[in-house]
Amino acid sequence: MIYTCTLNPSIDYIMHVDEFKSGDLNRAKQTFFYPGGKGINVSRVMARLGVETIALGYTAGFTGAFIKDSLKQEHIQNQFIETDGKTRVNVKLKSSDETEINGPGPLISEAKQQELLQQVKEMTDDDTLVIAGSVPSSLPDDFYVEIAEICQKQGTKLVADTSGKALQQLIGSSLFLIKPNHHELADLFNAEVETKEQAAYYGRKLFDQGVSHVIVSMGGEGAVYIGEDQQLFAEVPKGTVKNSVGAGDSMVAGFTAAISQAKPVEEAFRQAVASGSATAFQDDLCNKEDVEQLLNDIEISTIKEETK
Ligand SMILES: Nc1ncnc2c1ncn2[C@@H]1O[C@H](COP(=O)(O)OP(=O)(O)O)[C@@H](O)[C@H]1O
Ligand SMILES: O=P(O)(O)OC[C@H]1O[C@](O)(COP(=O)(O)O)[C@@H](O)[C@@H]1O
Repeated sequence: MIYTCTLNPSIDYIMHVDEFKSGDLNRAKQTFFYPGGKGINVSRVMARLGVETIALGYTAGFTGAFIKDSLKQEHIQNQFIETDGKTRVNVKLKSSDETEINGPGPLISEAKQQELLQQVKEMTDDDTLVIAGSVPSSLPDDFYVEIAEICQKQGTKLVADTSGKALQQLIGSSLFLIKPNHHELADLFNAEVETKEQAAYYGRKLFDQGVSHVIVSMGGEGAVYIGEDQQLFAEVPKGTVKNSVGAGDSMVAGFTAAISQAKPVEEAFRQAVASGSATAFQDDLCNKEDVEQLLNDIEISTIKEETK
């Protein structure tokens, strides 16, 4: 089974405002509510690509109930742990540019932390776990590392999509896939990552530290894949970006879904990029048909040299 874990889910409240003026009264012309948080986005995209997952993590209050209802409607199983307080609402303001405000999320008690670790301990070497998103401030900084240690011991494949300190601490753990964007990779190495060669150079360093598959996304500039004996560059398809929230999560879903269906790595990378762009080109996350339509538009080439 493939599990996704979202420690800090959210309702993503998308507001389209024509010309946003800070400090003024603005009226949105269109709004959308979506169940959000990185692992939940991965579960939603995988369901659309025909792959079953179980969503784990913490939900709380009426906002948490919205998330559970929404997943139920999309036939996605969950084993969320209910906590006190309320699941956060993250505001995504779309105007001439994109502004995001992500809330802090509820407090997670020590007992609830142990409950989640117990769920991980019950997984086997047939299972894959996707840990995605930020670690709420009430959890220890090394919570993902603790999960990684359990997974390594029992042979559970671990996919990680996180950033900052949480990502930094995970490096050195045995990981199946990580997908930093080029800014996150640059932060990780305190270096400049602007070109595909630079992305490949630093991506290779992650591979050397125990990550089997590394994807570095570079927004509209393309994406890089680093693996055992391949380093690839994909041009992203051209289109109008409507809402890039969840595009990175869609890449993780596209790749993980393809691998679970025993597709070759290059095809999995192609599906990752198609899924990311298909999401960027619409308000909600991508559908299977959108992904399939984009697959043929993606050119993949080999990156020959890794230079700094
Ligand atoms: N301008 C764009 N045109 C086409 N695809 C895009 C564009 N911006 C993002 N994407 C798609 O979304 C993916 C993830 O975007 P990126 O911004 O790199 O990651 P994240 O959302 O994790 O920050 C890209 O690899 C690409 O597939
Ligand atoms: O856990 P974090 O880092 O606050 O991020 C949560 C946010 O990330 C998202 O999962 C989107 O992530 P990406 O745009 O990076 O794919 C939103 O659904 C959610 O609001």
